[in-house]
Amino acid sequence: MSKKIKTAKWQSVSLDGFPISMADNFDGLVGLEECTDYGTDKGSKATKKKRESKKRKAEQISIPTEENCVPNKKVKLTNGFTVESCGTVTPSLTNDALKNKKNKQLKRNKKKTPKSKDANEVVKKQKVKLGENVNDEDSKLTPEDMLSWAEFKLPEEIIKALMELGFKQPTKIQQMSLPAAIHGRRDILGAAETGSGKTLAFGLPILSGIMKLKEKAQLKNLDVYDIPFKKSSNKKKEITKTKPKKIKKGKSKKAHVENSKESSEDGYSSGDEKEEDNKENSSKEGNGIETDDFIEEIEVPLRKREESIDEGNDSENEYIKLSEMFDSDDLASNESAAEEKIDEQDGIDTVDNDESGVIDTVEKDKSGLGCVKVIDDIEMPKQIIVKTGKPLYALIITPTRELAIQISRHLIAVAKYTGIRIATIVGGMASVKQERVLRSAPEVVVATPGRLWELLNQGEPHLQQLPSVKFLAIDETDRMIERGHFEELEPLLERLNMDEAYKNSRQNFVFSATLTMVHDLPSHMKGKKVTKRGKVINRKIEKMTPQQKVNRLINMIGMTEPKVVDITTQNLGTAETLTECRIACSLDQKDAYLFYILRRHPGRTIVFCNSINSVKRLVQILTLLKCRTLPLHASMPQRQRLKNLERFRDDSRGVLIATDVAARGLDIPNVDHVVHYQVPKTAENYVHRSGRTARANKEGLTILMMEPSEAYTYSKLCRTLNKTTELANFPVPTSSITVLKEMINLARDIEVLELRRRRTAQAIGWREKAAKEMDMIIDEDDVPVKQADPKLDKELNAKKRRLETMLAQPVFPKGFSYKYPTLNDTTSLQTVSEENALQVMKKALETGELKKEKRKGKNEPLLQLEKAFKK
Ligand SMILES: Nc1ncnc2c1ncn2[C@@H]1O[C@H](COP(=O)(O)OP(=O)(O)OP(=O)(O)O)[C@@H](O)[C@H]1O
Repeated sequence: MSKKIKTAKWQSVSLDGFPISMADNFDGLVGLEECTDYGTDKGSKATKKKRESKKRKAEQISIPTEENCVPNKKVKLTNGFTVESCGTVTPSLTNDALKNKKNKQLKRNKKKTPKSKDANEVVKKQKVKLGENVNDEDSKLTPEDMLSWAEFKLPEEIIKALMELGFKQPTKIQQMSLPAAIHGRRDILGAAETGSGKTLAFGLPILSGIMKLKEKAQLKNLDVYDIPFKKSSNKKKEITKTKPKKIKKGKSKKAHVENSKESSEDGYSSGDEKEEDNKENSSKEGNGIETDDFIEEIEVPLRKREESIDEGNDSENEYIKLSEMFDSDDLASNESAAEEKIDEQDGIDTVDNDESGVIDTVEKDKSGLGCVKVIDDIEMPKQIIVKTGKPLYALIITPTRELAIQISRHLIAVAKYTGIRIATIVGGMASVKQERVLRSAPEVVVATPGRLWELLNQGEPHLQQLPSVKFLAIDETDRMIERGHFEELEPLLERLNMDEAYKNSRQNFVFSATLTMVHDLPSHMKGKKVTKRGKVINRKIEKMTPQQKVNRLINMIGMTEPKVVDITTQNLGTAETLTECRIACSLDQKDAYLFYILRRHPGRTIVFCNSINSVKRLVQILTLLKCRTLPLHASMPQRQRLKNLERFRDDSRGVLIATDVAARGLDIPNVDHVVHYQVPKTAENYVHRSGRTARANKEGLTILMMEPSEAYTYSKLCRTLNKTTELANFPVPTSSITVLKEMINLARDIEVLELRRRRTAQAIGWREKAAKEMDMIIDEDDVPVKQADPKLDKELNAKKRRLETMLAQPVFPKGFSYKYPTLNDTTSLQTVSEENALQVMKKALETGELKKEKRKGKNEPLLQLEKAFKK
């Protein structure tokens, strides 16, 4: 790894709060960083002096503390790496900078505010929470604990960071995808339940891959742009047919050597890649190639290549436009197109840029900086891949801004000792800052499509290297290719895939919990259709299979024979540790039931709504009812969105009321309950919303609230999720609902009266303002204006007082007992004051087991619901 990169000076950029759980080291700071010095400035004596004094200061600050020490042990892993812990771990400057900033901030805060008990408590609290989440049980892991990671041959810098994070072993999805991604360097299409660690399933191969590429480029003085990285099992098949030609390493940038690695034939995960790996190693030994020398592993079937050039020409005509693919209903043709595309890629030389019209314009000087050579007598392609000499290695695209920031932060924590810089490019924040971050040439960019496209089109230099990225990850891919979102992704994909050679040497990662989820066709698409002219058409459209959906994705993104790792089969994307239930009530009662959950079972809760208006309304009412509510929706300013997420993270009884903008990917620690205030429109949304709780093997509860008009959507949802029985009822005593409903009604009244008062005040204000601006004296009789109504004020105050009194009284007195409405057994009256919602539900499930058994397999209630709805 380049020392230059390690020693580059990075300065953190605060994002004003961020919710996620990773990295206790940052204490709430988000790692948008900018490089302040990467060695290009030779500098005057004065600046050198300045720099030296800064360096001295930094050294003083990085005096070892409890926090940056790891146990004094040295363990040799089976992969040959030594996981070494020294007395002091020297974190990269990236993190030093963050720590310095944090220290400064703390000092400043101390000066500003006198020591208050509360403030101290908040600091303490935050530390505990972040620590808890990162490293719950074994707060300090030792190198011996990390042996489960050995088979992946991750660089020791990464292992060290994982150890500090308390990640003792890979999660299932990581276990199953890392071998193919790291050793096989294959494209990965991964589906696993929510909160199962998918981010690192693509993050680790990307980070370790970048380190390897950098090392190789430095060792052999190669141009990183031209180092082919990806292997493909397709090519391997060709190799067996045509004898490969081995080219001596180190002589040429275009190193062509055989690859004898066997990979899984069907592309589906067997979960065991060890054999694959052993074969790889033994064949390498046989050929006398260094084990770590992956440049030479890239195979190029030379004889086949000549044919493939012609094929390449033909294939241009066959190239299916992304938009066409998306809109096409002809799944069969898409499928064959996928196959054609894969065939088409067979034998294409991923090394030789010249064939594809890309001009190798960068020459490296000794300092490693590139300069551009203009070549006149060459036919220019439409778009030139600009090489700046400081490559952009990886692009990660996510559907939401919060998710992009979270992924960045997750990766920053893992890349702590690697010197790899990660930038976040999202909308809703000053693009000037982001451009400045990009000028420092980060190796990884995590972005939302909109802002990325904007900066790309503005000609931002670092992003012009986009087509040559070695790694592309698209998180929550199924969401990204939905209508309405794909429009943003499509031009980006076209740009990324504009050069066939680069495209083929890029490793792609596509992940989501609902990647392989498929739906029933809507009834209007089934059976016969009568046209306007009375012609009867027999529709032959059939429900898409998971395999067809996967093939579509492969085509869209331009993947080469990806390894498909789908471990969602049993729970269809929801975690095994998730307890699901529902509350069926009338529309009028919904608010009271929600208030019951929040008041009776306080805990960190996310309430999902289907619209921004519902969010706003609930926030107003629940705030009046003294719930600690925080809104989150797309029309809020980005700053506020992040602030609210941070507040929510820090409040163990916080209630986040959100639209589906918070449904995907957000990793907020210890969310106790997820409430679907309205039945989600799609099964995917249900899975992702519910996935905000029960993460990383923790338990969680999801409650779906439904009123009669939602019965049809609910039954459809249950079908898509292959539920054989209805969701069980969450036990709510009807007696308490009566009291709570009274409070809700009071809150609603107050809300209406407040609104009326605000409007009156606004009207008066407007009249006075207009008169002032026009410099006019308005006769009171001329314009009839609503006056402040003393009656209204009186009524409002009375209602407020009444509500205050009601709220002050215990709604559920100690020792409060009730009968679960779902149970017939009158002996089951019990005290539940000490139980949390999850325990209550579990108990109800145990007791209601018999009832459940009766219904099993028949799904009758669902059918009845559906029938009732249709009538
Ligand atoms: N190997 C590991 N050991 C322990 N915890 C881990 C490991 N890998 C990831 N985690 C933790 O698991 C949690 C969930 O990870 P992540 O956000 O990647 O899940 P996900 O599968 O992407 O979820 P979603 O589908 O909701 O986006 C995070 O808090 C992360 O820090």
